[in-house]
Amino acid sequence: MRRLMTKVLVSDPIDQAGIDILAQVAQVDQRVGLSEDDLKAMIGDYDALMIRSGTQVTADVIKAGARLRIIGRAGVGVDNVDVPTATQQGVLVVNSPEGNTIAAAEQALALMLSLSRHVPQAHASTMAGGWDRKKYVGNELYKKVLGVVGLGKIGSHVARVCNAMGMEVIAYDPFISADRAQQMQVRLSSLENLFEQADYITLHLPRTPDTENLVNAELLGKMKSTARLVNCARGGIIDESALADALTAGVIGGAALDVYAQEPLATDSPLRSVQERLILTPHLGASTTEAQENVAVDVAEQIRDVLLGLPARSAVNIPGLSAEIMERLKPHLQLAETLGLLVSQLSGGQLQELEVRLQGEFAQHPSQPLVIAALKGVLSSALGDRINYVNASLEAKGRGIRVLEVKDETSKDFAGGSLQLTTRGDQGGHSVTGAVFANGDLRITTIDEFPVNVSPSRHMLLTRHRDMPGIIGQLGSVLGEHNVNIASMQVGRRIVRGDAVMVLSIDDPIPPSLLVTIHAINGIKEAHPVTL
Ligand SMILES: NC(=O)C1=CN([C@@H]2O[C@H](COP(=O)(O)OP(=O)(O)OC[C@H]3O[C@@H](n4cnc5c(N)ncnc54)[C@H](O)[C@@H]3O)[C@@H](O)[C@H]2O)C=CC1
Ligand SMILES: O=C(O)C(=O)COP(=O)(O)O
Repeated sequence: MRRLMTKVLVSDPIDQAGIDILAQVAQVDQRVGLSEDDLKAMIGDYDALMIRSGTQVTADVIKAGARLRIIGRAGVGVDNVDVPTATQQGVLVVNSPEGNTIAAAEQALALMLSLSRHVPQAHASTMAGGWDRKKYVGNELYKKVLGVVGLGKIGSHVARVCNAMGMEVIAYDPFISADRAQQMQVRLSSLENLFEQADYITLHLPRTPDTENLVNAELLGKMKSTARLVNCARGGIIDESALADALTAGVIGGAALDVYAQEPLATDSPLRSVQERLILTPHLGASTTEAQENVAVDVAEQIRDVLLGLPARSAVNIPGLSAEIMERLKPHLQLAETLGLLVSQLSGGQLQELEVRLQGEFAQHPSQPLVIAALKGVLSSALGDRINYVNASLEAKGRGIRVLEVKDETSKDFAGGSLQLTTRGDQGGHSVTGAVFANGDLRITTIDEFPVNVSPSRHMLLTRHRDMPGIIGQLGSVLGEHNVNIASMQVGRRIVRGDAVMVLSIDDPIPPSLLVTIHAINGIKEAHPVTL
């Protein structure tokens, strides 16, 4: 029997506030500690998956998720999710980009201070009956140089606090401008310089193929022998064996890690045998009550909204399509999708190119969402429900469809501007234009070179014919004979008795046998049934 209930699987510990939100729209099953095989076996029954860093969402898991629509990461890093596969499968990935910023920054600060004052070691020694005040003499952060690698949300907060503590802050981040850094009272530096000059180094960048083992033996060798390294970002950015060696050999002054290449940290990791100057915490950066409530609510709200058919505010795999843009451009996106559906049904054969032309005021809207919507429309006549905003660009690319984007602000055809889609393929091309009126109504305004003024409707018939007496009547009677009711009809032509288009809105789809009869009418050159 078909299951009607929407189901969400929560496979990591999530704050109850998030579970309560999900429960408003779905059955919520909490199953922490599943193996990949368990997850693969279960996921086919779920519409959404909510995780933290403890669940590996592999390509196989995503492919087994036949009903899966959204993966919600209650936190920042999505390196435990195979995002390219999710995109390919049309599964939305959302996260909480800001919910745990402060928690992670404060964990880095706690580790810097703990390293400087040997807090964990002094505590252990005191608990064991000792009173060693000499061994645990520390250092001050005041007037020291802090090197921040990755000056994003967390890195900037650490920089701000450390500035206030009287540190000199330098940073390496290839994607931050010198102006922005200056506003934060931070001097940009090269990575090598930063490792040479800093007394404290803190990492706040994502793990990507580019940043894997970025901090290797060579870079560690550039650090001052007193300098200390903190990593609350991601494991795998530091080469752990090289770090263990550098600590043991006294190449660097100390290190504190919250994250590891493999989690949980292996019992035989070389890090576990480093005796001195190393502090390890078990990925606690986001583990504050405040952060856990923030990320759980943020992500659960997004899952709930997406399950209700609404946009998500922090989608990782649909760039440029925030909830705010989706809301503001709703009719424009609808127009782009409708025109895409229309033009793809006019164009037979192999599609090679889609030109998206934003004219007049349309050119002032962000083009990327409109292009994605147009592609979704174009591809959905072939791929149906499988195509969505997540995978439309990727599917077009995979099919070798070239996308051209043109902005023409000078066009003055409609007050709100217009959008034109043109296809080119092995059987020639077609073009349609449309506009959004002030009341939000959509209008098709040209079909190929012919001006029309038609509201899109579910079933339509478009013909290309010779403008001559009697042809409209003949078509009308053929449709009537087959019990197809015409709701409206319009003809567009450029010259009298030349070529013309006819657009019929009809109440029912055209059966294939009727199409043959329509093609046989004298003067009809093309007839295209369209479903929008
Ligand atoms: N330990 C924990 O529990 C937590 C860890 N994190 C991790 O912290 C890291 C930073 O998070 P946010 O600040 O929120 O991210 P963000 O996206 O705001 O900042 C990351 C910064 O890294 C920079 N970056 C990228 N590649 C770089 C490279 N090759 N070299 C230098 N900089 C580079 C980016 O330009 C960006 O400014 C992420 O890896 C995230 O997963 C986040 C929260 C909690
Ligand atoms: O948000 C992040 O990137 C984190 O690393 C936090 O991980 P967690 O949710 O605590 O497993």
